[in-house]
Amino acid sequence: MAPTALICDTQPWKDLKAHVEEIKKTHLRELLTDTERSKQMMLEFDGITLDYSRQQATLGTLSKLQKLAEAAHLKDKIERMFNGEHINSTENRSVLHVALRAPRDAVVKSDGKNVVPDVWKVLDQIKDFSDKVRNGSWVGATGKPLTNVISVGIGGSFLGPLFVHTALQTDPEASKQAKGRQLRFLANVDPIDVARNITGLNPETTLVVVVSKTFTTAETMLNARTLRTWISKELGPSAVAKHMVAVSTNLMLVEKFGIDPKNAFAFWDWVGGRYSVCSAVGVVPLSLQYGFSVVEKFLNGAWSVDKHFSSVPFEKNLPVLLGLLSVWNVSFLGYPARAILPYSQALEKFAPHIQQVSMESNGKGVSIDGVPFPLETGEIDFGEPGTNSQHSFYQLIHQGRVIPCDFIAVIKSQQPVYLEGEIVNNHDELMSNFFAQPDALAYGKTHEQLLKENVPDHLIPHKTFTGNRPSISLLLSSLDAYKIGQLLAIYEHRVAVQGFIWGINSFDQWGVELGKSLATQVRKQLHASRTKKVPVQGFNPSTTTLLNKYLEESSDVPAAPSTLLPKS
Ligand SMILES: O=P(O)(O)OC[C@H]1O[C@](O)(CO)[C@@H](O)[C@@H]1O
Repeated sequence: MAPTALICDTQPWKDLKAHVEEIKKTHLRELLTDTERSKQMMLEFDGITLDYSRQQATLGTLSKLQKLAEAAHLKDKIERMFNGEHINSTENRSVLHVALRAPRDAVVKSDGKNVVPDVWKVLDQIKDFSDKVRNGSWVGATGKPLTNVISVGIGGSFLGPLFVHTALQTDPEASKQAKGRQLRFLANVDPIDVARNITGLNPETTLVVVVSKTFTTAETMLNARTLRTWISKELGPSAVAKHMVAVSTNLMLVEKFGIDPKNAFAFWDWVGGRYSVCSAVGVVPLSLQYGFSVVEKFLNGAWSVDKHFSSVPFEKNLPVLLGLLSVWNVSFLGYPARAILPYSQALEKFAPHIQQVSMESNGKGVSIDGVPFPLETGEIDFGEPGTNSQHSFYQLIHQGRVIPCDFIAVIKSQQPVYLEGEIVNNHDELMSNFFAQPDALAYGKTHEQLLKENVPDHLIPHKTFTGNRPSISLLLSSLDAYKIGQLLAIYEHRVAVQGFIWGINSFDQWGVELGKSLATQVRKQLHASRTKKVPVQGFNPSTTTLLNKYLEESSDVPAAPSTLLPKS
């Protein structure tokens, strides 16, 4: 197939470039006086309100962005994704995480085959298993109920489930279902993470879920072997069958590891790691903790956004608008970062999850056809819940660099505070900040205003705020399982839209390979040096010096037993 033209060579891209100067002449302060514009830049969908009037954009900018979407064949690309075409071309795979949340009677095809029945077969299996564990008909090797779960996985096999778990923890319905149960996540290969996970847990009442798409990821496999040793040492090797289950696309390796494939939950190569939270990757640990019915609501929420994304015209399409505005900010206004600021402590793990979804997807240097890109793609995402974030990095976003912000909040708090029987409205306190910050960023504070306030001359430059700093506000009616699913899908699709516009492959991740293979070489060297005193060789002078220092100063640490080492 002939390579497609780079998006930056198209006329709509050039028109937007030319439009930047014009936009820069108008301060957000002025843009926000236009009531009609503000009305047009407010969107409602199924309990979610998006206000994008604080973007440095006019209605004219938006129609130019729509032209860009046409030039990038966005509609066609979205359709190809939903139709199961192999849009992940470097891995020759479909990208069908949307099928994971499709209702039983939906049809979503990959390679001509409807995959929805397969998805539901696994969901039914998970429901059955999690019901049994939760009601005590599946017990541990010593007959005790399994009330604690450690989910072992990293990256996409960790961040999404952690985000959803953290968000559900304080939801009244979900927390009722979780009573008496614990869910922990072991991700880092750092032994501290193992120690933290098993501290206070009794293996007799613990179930380990090993989550890995490939079942080869070094960190996960080492942690899984470590927990297998923990269980067998305490309860005997035969206990593994009752205390360890797996989630993977690679059932052969699951069996080789020693987990009965009957206790494995499958997913498919058309689910990317960072898009896998709606597969068994998230559904197994979350159903064990909260019950399947809560998780089903989460899936329904994601599906509601999938339907919206695939059917609603672009001018009213939430993920499309968000994606286009992100491209506008990154590629035209030159703002490479984005702060994700949920004014909800329950969403404290949302930004870490979106960091992977966004940066692993769109941090690419070449087009989908392998042509080096003359412009930078991707976005640097970071974030913290408000108001904590205000006391951390807001100084920079108010007076330092311009960082477009996503303000996210919830109308009805999961946890109203009761004091002596009365509701004390702390939520209003939180929300006051949510409403105030976007305006502070947009309007700023001028020299004249400071003069009127009798601010001494020498402090005026320090107290001036330039304003004109863009943000979006996303207001959710509540934060239950359904809404959490919606929020997830909005961001997943937004990232896809950005990638589709830039013309990159948002669904591969070759950039993570090099570091992994170098670590394998170092690992071999460390083991050889510790066990056979083989001198450090084959590394540059800097790495050699550091490795020697590390080996010398940790010579009292024994080498890991061979049962824990990867078989390579
Ligand atoms: O689920 P696996 O195969 O263990 O992979 C874990 C993670 O590693 C990566 O491949 C790279 O970090 C991610 O894309 C993936 O989510």
